[in-house]
Amino acid sequence: MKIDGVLYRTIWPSDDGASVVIVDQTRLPHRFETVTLGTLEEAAHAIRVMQVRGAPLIGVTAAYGLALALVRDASDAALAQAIELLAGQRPTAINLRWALEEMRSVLQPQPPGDRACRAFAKAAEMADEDVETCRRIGGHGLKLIEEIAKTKPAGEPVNILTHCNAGWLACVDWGTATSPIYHAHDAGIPVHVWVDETRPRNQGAALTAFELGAHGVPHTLIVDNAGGHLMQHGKVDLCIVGTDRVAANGDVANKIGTYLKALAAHDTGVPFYVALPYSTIDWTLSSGRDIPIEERGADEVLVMQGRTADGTVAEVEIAAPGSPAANPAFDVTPARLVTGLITERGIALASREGLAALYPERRESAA
Ligand SMILES: CSC[C@@H](O)[C@@H](O)C(=O)COP(=O)(O)O
Repeated sequence: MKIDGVLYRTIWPSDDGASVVIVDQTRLPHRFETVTLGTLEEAAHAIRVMQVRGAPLIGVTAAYGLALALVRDASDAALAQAIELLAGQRPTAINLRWALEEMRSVLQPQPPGDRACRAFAKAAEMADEDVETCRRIGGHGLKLIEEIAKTKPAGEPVNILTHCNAGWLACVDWGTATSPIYHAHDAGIPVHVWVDETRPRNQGAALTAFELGAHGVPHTLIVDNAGGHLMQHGKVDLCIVGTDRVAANGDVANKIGTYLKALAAHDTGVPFYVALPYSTIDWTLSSGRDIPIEERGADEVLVMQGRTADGTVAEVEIAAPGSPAANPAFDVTPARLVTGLITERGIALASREGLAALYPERRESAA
């Protein structure tokens, strides 16, 4: 993604090779700032406070965090402890655990003296692979947008609704849900994106709107409750969202509110697609019922953050004093509400059979 004419990924190793640089997503959209992570603890902190977020990106950050840990101590015990610390930072996105288990399987057999170097190389491979995977997802999703574009009067845009940020900022580049959109826009197909603000952390308003704007994609920010109304009035042609974990039966966990969008899409006949890389499929879960849902602090609901006229970032309390708040960060959309899963291998039906057809090598191990 180009920001002010400079091509960026969301994470990259620093020039000295001993640290890693991230875009600090807690500063967006007001400031585009980078942060250097030099230790395991700094990487864990970046994941916990959501300086990096989005399922694929927290996986890649954890991989680099493990490499940073091994520079200090590459013993078997340190490897195991670092994996445990990183895996515990966020519970719902399976990519975090997937990336750490991939790292473990490569690093465990290595002599300790070789581990740090191998870990940096493997983390870099994962980052490159994420870019290619997301690019492929975009190629497959593009076909859906092309088909809808053919049905529209000339020059009229394909209206796509997305929830949260499953974009460049949630991955290393391209995004999952946004990759088909960027591909379509770059191919000259008129697209317009309805961006759910995504309370309470407003990833849609702060991040998705920011990156679509940076790429020149026409978009409109809406409150989370507007989607159903727009769908009823024929203003949404297609929904595409990302996901943090897909169970073996095609149930999908994603940012809280995704389920309500899927219900509205189902009721109004709007196709509802979920874009994901293979690393988001949890083959060990037979349904979405057992996906752990992150519970976050009440402050995120009770307090809103924004920028005042003089440019200072300020927090304001929005609730009646003393009211408690609950903050489940994700929900599960049943497979029956999902029109299809857009993956790097193609588009699958959201079902055990659909996933098994795309990933035959996992057929035996799926729960
Ligand atoms: C390609 S990212 C898919 C999901 O991770 C994304 O939609 C999402 O829900 C992110 O939640 P977040 O809490 O911001 O990490």
